[in-house]
Amino acid sequence: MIKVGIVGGTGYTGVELLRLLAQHPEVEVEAITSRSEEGIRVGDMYPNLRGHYDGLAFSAPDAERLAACDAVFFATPHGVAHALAGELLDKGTRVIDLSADFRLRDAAEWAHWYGQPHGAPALLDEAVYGLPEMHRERIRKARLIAVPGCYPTAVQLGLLPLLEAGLIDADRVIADCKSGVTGAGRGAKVPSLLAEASESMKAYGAGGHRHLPEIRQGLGDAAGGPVGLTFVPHLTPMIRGIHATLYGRLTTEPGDLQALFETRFADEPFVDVMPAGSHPETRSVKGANLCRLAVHRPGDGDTVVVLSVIDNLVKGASGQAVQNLNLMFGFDERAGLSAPALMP
Ligand SMILES: NC(=O)C1=CN([C@@H]2O[C@H](COP(=O)(O)OP(=O)(O)OC[C@H]3O[C@@H](n4cnc5c(N)ncnc54)[C@H](OP(=O)(O)O)[C@@H]3O)[C@@H](O)[C@H]2O)C=CC1
Ligand SMILES: CC(=O)N[C@@H](CCC(=O)OP(=O)(O)O)C(=O)O
Repeated sequence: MIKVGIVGGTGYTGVELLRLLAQHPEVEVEAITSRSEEGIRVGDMYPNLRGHYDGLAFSAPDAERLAACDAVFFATPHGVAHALAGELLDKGTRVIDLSADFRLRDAAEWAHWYGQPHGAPALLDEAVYGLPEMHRERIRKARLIAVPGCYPTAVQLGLLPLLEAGLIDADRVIADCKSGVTGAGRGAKVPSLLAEASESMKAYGAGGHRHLPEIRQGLGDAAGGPVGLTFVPHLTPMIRGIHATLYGRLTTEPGDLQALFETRFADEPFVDVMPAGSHPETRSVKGANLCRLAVHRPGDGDTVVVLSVIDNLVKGASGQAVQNLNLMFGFDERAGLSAPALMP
């Protein structure tokens, strides 16, 4: 058994960590923080968790208490992990950060996109980007994990086989993405109100979203050089889910694309390549740590279309964070993550 802490336990990704870890055979949640709900018991705030965390109450983010844990998850806004990660690592506690604090390798680029100076540039060299399908061996040895963002997870998994094989024009890749409203966090915001977000759909960040440099960095690693990406996110009237429609222009005769995808992900426990001709739905991954993919080549022309769906809170955040924990501590990679999706 290891002891873990969660900083930011009252947000959507924090409570999703609690839900997943409740079934984890190797993990005990030792500390869960909230500045607004200090002293409140977990089961009193979240009735779905009654009976699972008896005796565990939210406490202030206290470095001493967190440092007594083997690993600490940060499910907090950007900048919070910058302030605490170094101290925890110095005391031997491993850090799994769900925010974007350590995702970009370049501190100046991070400062540009996040509108504040990078708070811990000295840690960037050792941070490992926590996409197991690309960096599994490095994750096993890491002390500090930057869990990928939700859009970046869906987009990178869908494009990896094509870029690794050099089959598409890396200068012109398009990612047209849709997200449910939990992607915006639990804090009250006007665009997330029922009256604003239901029965409507809108694009945002079309001129440049902070996930653009993160996705470009990851796709560049897969392609072995710079990737030109157009990325447009949309807010859709669903609670959970990301749907990414990805377009690439074939530069060579690709052979059997279905076989390419099936082979690339054959050993991946959390990527499901659907049968040829499929159109995966977000509801088929709701609650599951899973990315479902389908690859199409319309009219046998020079465009390849990949459809990629995840649950933003699971494979897009908390599930992927637990998958990283499992790798770092040598547990079964599926521990705590084997439940199927909630919907057909
Ligand atoms: N929602 C999603 O789909 C995804 C989110 N992420 C990332 O994960 C992180 C958490 O997201 P999400 O759960 O949606 O966010 P929420 O806004 O729902 O929750 C944020 C949590 O952080 C705590 N918090 C806020 N400020 C501080 C602070 N200064 N110090 C300590 N704790 C703080 C809050 O609790 P309190 O104020 O009580 O302390 C709350 O528990 C973010 O960085 C987000 O970008 C990544 C992928 C997907
Ligand atoms: C719908 C919505 O607002 N989504 C968020 C991204 C989701 C997310 O949490 O990404 P990070 O982990 O990088 O913060 C957004 O577009 O800012």
